[in-house]
Amino acid sequence: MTTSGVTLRLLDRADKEILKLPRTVKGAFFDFQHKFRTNPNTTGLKLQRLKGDHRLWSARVNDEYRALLLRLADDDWLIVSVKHRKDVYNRLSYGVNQVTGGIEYVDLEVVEDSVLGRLPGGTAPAPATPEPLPSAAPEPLPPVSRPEPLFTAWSDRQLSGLGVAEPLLPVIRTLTTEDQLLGLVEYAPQLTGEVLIALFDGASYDDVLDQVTRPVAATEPVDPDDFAAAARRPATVVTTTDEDLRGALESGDFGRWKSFLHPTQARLVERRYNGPARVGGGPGTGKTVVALHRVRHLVRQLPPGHDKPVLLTTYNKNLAADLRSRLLELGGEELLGRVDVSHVDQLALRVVREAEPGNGKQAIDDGQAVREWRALLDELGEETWDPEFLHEEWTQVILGQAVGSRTDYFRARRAGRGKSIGRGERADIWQLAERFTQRIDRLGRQTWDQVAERAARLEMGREQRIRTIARQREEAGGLDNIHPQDGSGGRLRYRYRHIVVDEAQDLRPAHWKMLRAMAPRTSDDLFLVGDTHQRIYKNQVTLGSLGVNIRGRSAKLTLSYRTTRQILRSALGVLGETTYDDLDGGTETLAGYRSVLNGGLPAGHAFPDWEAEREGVAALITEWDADPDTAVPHERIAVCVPTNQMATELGYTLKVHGIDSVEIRSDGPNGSTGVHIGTMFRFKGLEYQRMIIAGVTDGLVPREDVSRLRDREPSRYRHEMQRARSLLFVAATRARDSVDVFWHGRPSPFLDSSWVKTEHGGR
Ligand SMILES: Nc1ncnc2c1ncn2[C@@H]1O[C@H](COP(=O)(O)OP(=O)(O)OP(=O)(O)O)[C@@H](O)[C@H]1O
Repeated sequence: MTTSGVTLRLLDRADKEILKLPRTVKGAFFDFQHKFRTNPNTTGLKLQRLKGDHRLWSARVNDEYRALLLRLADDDWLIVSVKHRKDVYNRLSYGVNQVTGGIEYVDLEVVEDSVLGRLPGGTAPAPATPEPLPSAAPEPLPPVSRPEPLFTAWSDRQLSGLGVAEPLLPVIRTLTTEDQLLGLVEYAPQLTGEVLIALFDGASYDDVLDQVTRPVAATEPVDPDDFAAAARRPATVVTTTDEDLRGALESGDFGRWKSFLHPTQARLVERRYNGPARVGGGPGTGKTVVALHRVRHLVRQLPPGHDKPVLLTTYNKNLAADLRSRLLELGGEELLGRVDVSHVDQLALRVVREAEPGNGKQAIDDGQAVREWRALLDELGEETWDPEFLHEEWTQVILGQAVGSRTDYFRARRAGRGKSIGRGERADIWQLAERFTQRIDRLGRQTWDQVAERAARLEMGREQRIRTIARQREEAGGLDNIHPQDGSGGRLRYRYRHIVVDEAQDLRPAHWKMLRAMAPRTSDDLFLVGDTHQRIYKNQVTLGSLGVNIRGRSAKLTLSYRTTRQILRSALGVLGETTYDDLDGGTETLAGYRSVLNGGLPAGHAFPDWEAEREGVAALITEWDADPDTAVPHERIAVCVPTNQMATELGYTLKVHGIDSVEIRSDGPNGSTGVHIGTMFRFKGLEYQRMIIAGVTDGLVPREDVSRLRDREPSRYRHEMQRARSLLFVAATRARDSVDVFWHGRPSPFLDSSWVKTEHGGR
């Protein structure tokens, strides 16, 4: 933000340092930057150039602290650090990174202290002081084995080619332990940290170049002396407004997503797309953050108004409520006022009710629908088919392909349905499906699939009419360039100008058809984020065939901001060797998925039976509570189990041990205090400091009935197994700091040795 023509930016690394300062200094800093913007030459600020440097200046924050600023241009300043006035000022280094074109600042003194564990609260331990040698050594000393430096396999040129900050190369050459590396990463520029951790974790040079460096490399030649241009590149991660800065200071680390986007995230947010675009990426890589910033970016481009031309949608009510509150945090009521935040089923229901005001049918979910199928089969004494199979056949083949008659059903493609069925069987199924729809209709019910199909058809019809009218106007005299959002004269309009979709992997085909028809086919129309590795419902789609053409506009985020490296590694093991789709008929991998966060190893806990396991969970939480180093508010702990019944039982056990809990329902937690408990399905999109996954027992994860499909229906078996893996993967990647997995009897076959080897707790 500028006041009196002065631009003042804050480098994200400087913000990290500021967060660690005492509260009063943070307050003083906030006042300082405000005064600076008004007039940097106010005497109280004591703005002066550092000796021997033409670009670096210092200014007074309070009696004790000084801000260090780079002068980018006459009235353009960048705060790179806030230091105590007694600190060392002669080992500061800054420059424009030749690979990313972003401004980097390093305090070599601080980095070296961090590497050697000399900073208060630092991560690296100081090297042990050698034992004094005995004065008269009777025996010859064994040869001292020197540890091998970590990065000898790569030359300086190679490292700087990957974007590692050159001033750090000498200290990088001294690193011999992981702790020292983590000490360096804490204070090094972002890309240096990401590159070194990826190499340390075993990635090849080419993979790091491809997955870490290239996505953030400057696309044009970099002038190392043009700091003003460098400051404008996404690689220089800065905040510029008072509000951003206040948010970052007040909400600490948890608020950083609002102010500091990763360069890869920033590019995706700001890019102009010629049509639908898609962002994938592993859990915690900031897909939702990107979706929220994208919404803000799109709203900023809108002409002024009071309408809501942007739709932000997601899979369920709980997630939509979360998106709404995060959007409010990001841009306040002003932003929320231009955005319709609705979950996709609610949106479909609105469309249907608008077209059929008399339709007061109750919408039922898949579980309720399967129960209705079962009741129907029982009434008919029909034992040939199981209700789950029939429900899936009806939703995926009959409804999914809009099959309207028995004859069409005889011809329908059943790709991915496994078991092949003949003409006679199809005739049976068709008849049962008709009875089923009559039955639920009579009961005043409709499934969400039916709602989505109906809404898709209505919206497609509406779009058809809009296009016909536009064509007629064009033919009638060239009124073809009226903006479809103009809305003048009450003419039929598209519902939205832009649509942003979170958790895209779980939407049904009909949802896509509906959404496609809701916005004009033009630039920046649809923006979707999602991860098919986290698909926990059965809605596999090929977007191209549904009119959503994302070819050439697909990108991926790879840096996890949530989970530690250790948790990430074990969680990836849960996915096994299965392949995943990219929502468009191709395959998707998690190549490059990484984290620079560090923490303890995930732990496995074995018990003889479910009762003992529940006691084990209670004992672990009690143990955390007892130690101030491990205690966290109970709302930041979640326990995830395979079934509702187990959730209830676990809640009782915790209560007996004086631990309150709240159940997570489809619309969110049903209370505000206590440990959160829910089935695996409920954890999509959520985040906790500590995660306990209980009941990870063979027969429960995956369920026994899934295993039984292995020989009977191999294709359905593969799908169900993949879904079961994804459920556990989602649960394991909700954790910020720790994951503990519990089981009784035989552990789930999805747990590899990284979980099982840490096993303890059995009796
Ligand atoms: N640029 C950023 N700076 C700081 N924190 C970030 C940034 N981007 C994301 N985060 C944090 O990382 C966590 C995960 O982000 P988010 O929920 O957007 O990820 P996601 O990819 O949607 O995850 P999932 O697929 O598991 O739902 C959140 O706590 C978020 O605040």
